[in-house]
Amino acid sequence: MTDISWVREEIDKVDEQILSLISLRFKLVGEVGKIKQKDGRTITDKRRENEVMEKWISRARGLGIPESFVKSILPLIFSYSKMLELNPDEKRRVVILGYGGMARSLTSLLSLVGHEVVITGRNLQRASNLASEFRTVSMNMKDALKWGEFIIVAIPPAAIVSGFLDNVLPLARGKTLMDISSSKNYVFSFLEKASVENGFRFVSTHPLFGPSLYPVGEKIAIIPSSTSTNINDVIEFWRKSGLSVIETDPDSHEKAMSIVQVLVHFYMMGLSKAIDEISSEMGVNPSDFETTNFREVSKSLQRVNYLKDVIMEIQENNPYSRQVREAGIDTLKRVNEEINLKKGKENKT
Ligand SMILES: O=C(O)C(=O)C[C@]1(C(=O)O)C=C[C@@H](O)C=C1
Repeated sequence: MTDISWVREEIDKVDEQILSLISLRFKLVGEVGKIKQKDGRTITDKRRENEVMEKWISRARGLGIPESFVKSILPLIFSYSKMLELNPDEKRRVVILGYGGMARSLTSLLSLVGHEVVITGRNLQRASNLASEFRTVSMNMKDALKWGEFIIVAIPPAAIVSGFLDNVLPLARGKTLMDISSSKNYVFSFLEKASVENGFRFVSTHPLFGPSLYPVGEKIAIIPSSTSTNINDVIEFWRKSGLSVIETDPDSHEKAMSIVQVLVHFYMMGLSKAIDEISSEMGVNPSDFETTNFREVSKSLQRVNYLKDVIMEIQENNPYSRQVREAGIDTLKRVNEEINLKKGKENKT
């Protein structure tokens, strides 16, 4: 066997240098963050990011490093750099009620930014597991609600309206309670009514991202209710926690979601089924022949199948769902006719 240990030792030395340089870059970014905060500038500067990207690509090209490598690694560096620039001047006492994927995503972000975060829920062991992952703490629901200023309800919509919160909602009096449900209408009216009855402030939110860790730079929709009053503090809270905020109202949100979620998921569910059924009818295995597009689409379809319950819930509850699905079917038929018509014309010529 040829001795590879000396090459590995060299690789280890290079890796050490890479890490020291990354650490130096992060320190410099921290300085940029302080300057930006002093000047009231936003953390994300797309123009600068494009400029840095171009510099990297041209230097990498000279060194024989593929552009695709730069394009996959630099966005990661930007997103970690931006996390280091987050520094809210006002630390909030935030309670996260729930321990699922979105609770984990928001806990990663809010604890990293420096807010005080407490995890709670019916299952204290699960709450404590999530809390320890991000070096924060868990409490039982009553203590947590008494302690917190912002209560983020990160449990499924069906659980919110099931009566599960009946004993805890009165403890939210005087506090700000936010849900993160993507299907709004019935959760929104349930929590709005509860906020009037129990004297808390209800602001609905919809994080427009999946359960990823440290979702810096992602978008969150904020939907004020009749008990929200002035929501500037809520907007500031999310903005300074690194998310980009879109303020909207329930109806506009449902309309937008009927396209962004209902229509897209509907086509994807159909596509997934059609691929399976038609392939088996024809006796072929399409993944043996996968193209770049097919691979990308398959990845998205897998995600849709994995999130089927949430997706079905949105399909069932969005008030524009039926209208949009029917329009979607009409469009598919029209596209089909257009193709047939074109083919007919070609055959004649
Ligand atoms: O130069 C800046 O403004 C930075 O904040 C640094 C940096 C970077 O990592 O290079 C990070 C975020 C911005 O969107 C642009 C660039």
